[in-house]
Amino acid sequence: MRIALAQFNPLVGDLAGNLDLILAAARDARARGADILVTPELALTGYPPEDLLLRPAFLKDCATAIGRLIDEVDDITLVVGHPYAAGDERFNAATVIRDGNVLGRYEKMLLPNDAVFDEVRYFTPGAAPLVFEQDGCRVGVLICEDIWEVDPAAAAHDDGAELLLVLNASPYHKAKQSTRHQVLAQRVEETGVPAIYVNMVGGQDELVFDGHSFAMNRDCRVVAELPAFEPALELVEFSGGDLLPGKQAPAPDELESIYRALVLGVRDYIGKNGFPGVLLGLSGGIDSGLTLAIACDALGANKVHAVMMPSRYTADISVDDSREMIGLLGCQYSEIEIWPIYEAFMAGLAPAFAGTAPDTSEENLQSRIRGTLLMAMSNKSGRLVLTTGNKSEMTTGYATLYGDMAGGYAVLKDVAKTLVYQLSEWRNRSHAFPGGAVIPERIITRPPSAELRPDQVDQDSLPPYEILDAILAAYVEENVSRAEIVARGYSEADVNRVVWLLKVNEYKRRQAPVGPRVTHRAFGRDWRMPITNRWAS
Ligand SMILES: Nc1ncnc2c1ncn2[C@@H]1O[C@H](COP(=O)(O)OP(=O)(O)OC[C@H]2O[C@@H]([n+]3cccc(C(=O)O)c3)[C@H](O)[C@@H]2O)[C@@H](O)[C@H]1O
Ligand SMILES: Nc1ncnc2c1ncn2[C@@H]1O[C@H](COP(=O)(O)OP(=O)(O)OP(=O)(O)O)[C@@H](O)[C@H]1O
Ligand SMILES: NC(=O)CC[C@H](N)C(=O)O
Repeated sequence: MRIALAQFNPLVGDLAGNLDLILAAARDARARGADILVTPELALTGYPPEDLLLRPAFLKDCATAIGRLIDEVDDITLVVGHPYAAGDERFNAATVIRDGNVLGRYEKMLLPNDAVFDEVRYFTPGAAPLVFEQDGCRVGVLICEDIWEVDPAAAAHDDGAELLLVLNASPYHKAKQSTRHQVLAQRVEETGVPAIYVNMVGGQDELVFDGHSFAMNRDCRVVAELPAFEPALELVEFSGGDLLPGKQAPAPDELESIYRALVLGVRDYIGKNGFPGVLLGLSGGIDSGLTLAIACDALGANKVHAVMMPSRYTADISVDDSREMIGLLGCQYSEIEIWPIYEAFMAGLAPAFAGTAPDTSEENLQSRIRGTLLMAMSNKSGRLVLTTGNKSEMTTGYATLYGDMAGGYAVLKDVAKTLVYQLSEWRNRSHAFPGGAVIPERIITRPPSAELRPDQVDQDSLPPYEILDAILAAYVEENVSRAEIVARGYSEADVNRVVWLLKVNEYKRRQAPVGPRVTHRAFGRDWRMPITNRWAS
């Protein structure tokens, strides 16, 4: 018996387009001799459909689309993920379809409601396993979170399952694939039954799905694995009660995975929302340099327009390095002097600012002029503005509202500054993308500076990035307390300062654009802190 694993890239809410993807996968799988085709979780709607699920008309359209699959798919058993409504209840379901018949419908038993998930808001948990028969073999169906605990797989096994098919919408974060292997291995070990894991591909707002579907045999060995971050369809053979070795796509290392997640996030946000391209402010610094490289890798240089906007504080090397980078990447490039605009603003503000000393008000104005210029160019061209702020800056509020925070998609929002350096170095030595070392060396080696006043460097006002990022990883990603971080060897003053900055800048994060999640905990769906708040420990 041959099972096709179809990891495709659905678009949330595009029922007609997703239906076409499923039908195309069915044709392809059948032509290649598959007996069963397995799709990702909620393949029909994309994941997560969020409050679309609360709209009766959406659920009706889903039911109509499933009806079409029942009518049109033949000569193969299709296991397809979709929402199913019955009265006032909704289920996260998988229906097994063969030659015009429904062989069964499984309803997901375990609904994740932590991290980025809130399925309890939408779905009723299922109560029974589903095992169907194919070519004399009993096949159990499970959906994503079901395998993260013992019971659903055990229930399928008790019902006689000899093989488990798991439909997933499992978003990427660092090291996620090894966690998935471990989790599924536990279920395989407990039940003694091999399993097939099919995951979605693609960017959806802040989530990035990495595909990376796999088959695990009864010895808990991964005997076939599909590529990460790209659509694919592969067959795996079940024979003699076990899964046989199949194709193994090379697994990317951690830096490559993160970089490719960012590329896919940009490509799908821009593509799925129909933008003709992007704009960004290029400063000669590393954040905008890395963002530019990612944008060109995601979209092609012809869809990317970088704008250098020097002021009187901009060093010559910032302009030189920006030009050099453009020469390497070949994207569209403009230079706009902002000083005359700044002086016009300052003339207008002269009465209001009379008798005050220069401070961040004047610095932020420069940032806001750049944001205004980029947004004007966005309005004119239809291109989306990418923001360049990294996670360390998002943590500390080191960014200007309506200035460098103005834009539609924050590419490095979940990438701490130390990781910005590692990714830039990785990109320069990698052969995974064209162009070789596209980020000029001096952009990586010079000390970061906002260039908003003479001789400014970031580290004047922040703890060193190694320390800042370690505290941020512990406090935000590991949920560790201030006292515990101090016990790990960090100075109380640094810990207090970072946690204080994090707390008082919640309002900024609430106004920031979405950006791709690559860590265990990003500033997005999984970070819902009150803005008005007295507690920080
Ligand atoms: N709780 C709250 N709820 C809602 N709004 C609140 C607020 N608290 C302040 N605000 C508002 O926010 C304003 C302060 O925010 P904002 O105007 O952004 O200004 P602010 O945070 O004071 O300054 C921007 C910071 O970013 C740094 N910066 C600027 C530009 C570039 C870079 C870089 O790294 O490239 C860094 C700069 O050095 C400075 O430390 C207040 O004036 C007030 O209007
Ligand atoms: N001279 C400039 N020309 C164009 N854009 C700029 C310029 N200066 C700043 N920006 C934009 O504002 C963002 C934040 O700027 P800034 O240089 O102050 O901070 P940074 O965190 O050091 O970022 P970078 O490493 O990109 O310089 C930049 O990434 C860039 O998008
Ligand atoms: N869609 C799901 O049920 C995903 C939950 C699961 N824990 C994961 O992240 O892979």
